[in-house]
Amino acid sequence: MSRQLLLARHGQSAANAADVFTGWSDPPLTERGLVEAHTIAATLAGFDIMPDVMFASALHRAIHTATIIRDDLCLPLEIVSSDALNERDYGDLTGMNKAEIAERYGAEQTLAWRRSWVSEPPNGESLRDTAARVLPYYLREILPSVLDDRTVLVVAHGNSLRALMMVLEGVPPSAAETVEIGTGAIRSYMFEPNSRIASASWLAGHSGVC
Ligand SMILES: O=C(O)[C@@H](CO)OP(=O)(O)O
Repeated sequence: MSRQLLLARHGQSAANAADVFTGWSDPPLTERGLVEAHTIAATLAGFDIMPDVMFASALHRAIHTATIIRDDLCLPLEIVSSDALNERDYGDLTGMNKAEIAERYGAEQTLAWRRSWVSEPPNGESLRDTAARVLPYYLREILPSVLDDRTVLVVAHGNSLRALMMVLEGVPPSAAETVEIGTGAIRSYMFEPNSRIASASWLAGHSGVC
């Protein structure tokens, strides 16, 4: 019996390393990102956790991270990929350097675009918009697997996972900026049969860069 949900953020991407807004752009993992992906697998193995089901976004950095984990753990499963789990769409900010955007538009506006619940980057998604596409997918595809006594691993992105964590943990919109998940971090939830969360913990640190 398991009913465990694991949320892991992909390893560092080339855009993370260059400090640019990544969003729906599709950069590869860096060397460090590859190491972080292997480390996620090693951490899960250290806890004796073998996922039965794996989900990833449709973006390369998440699929590559998930594939490394699956292969390192020799898991005989297909990774289910969906763009519902993609990173928040950063719209016109995509590909722009974060420090330069902060200089041009001010630190406060930039922080609002990056960390508030409702602020929409120009032609992009707010965190609330991101939650509105992640949550239906979670309820329809992911939660039923967890409640079927599985260990389910979801490999996705800083903001698609933050949106999900906020809802799972009942974090109010006013506290959106307190929820962070660094590259290579793993958040674990144990569920009761009635879908209540019995416990939440970090299996690997949540304070990575970007
Ligand atoms: O650029 C992005 O897409 C995200 C994640 O890397 O960045 P931020 O932490 O600013 O939301």
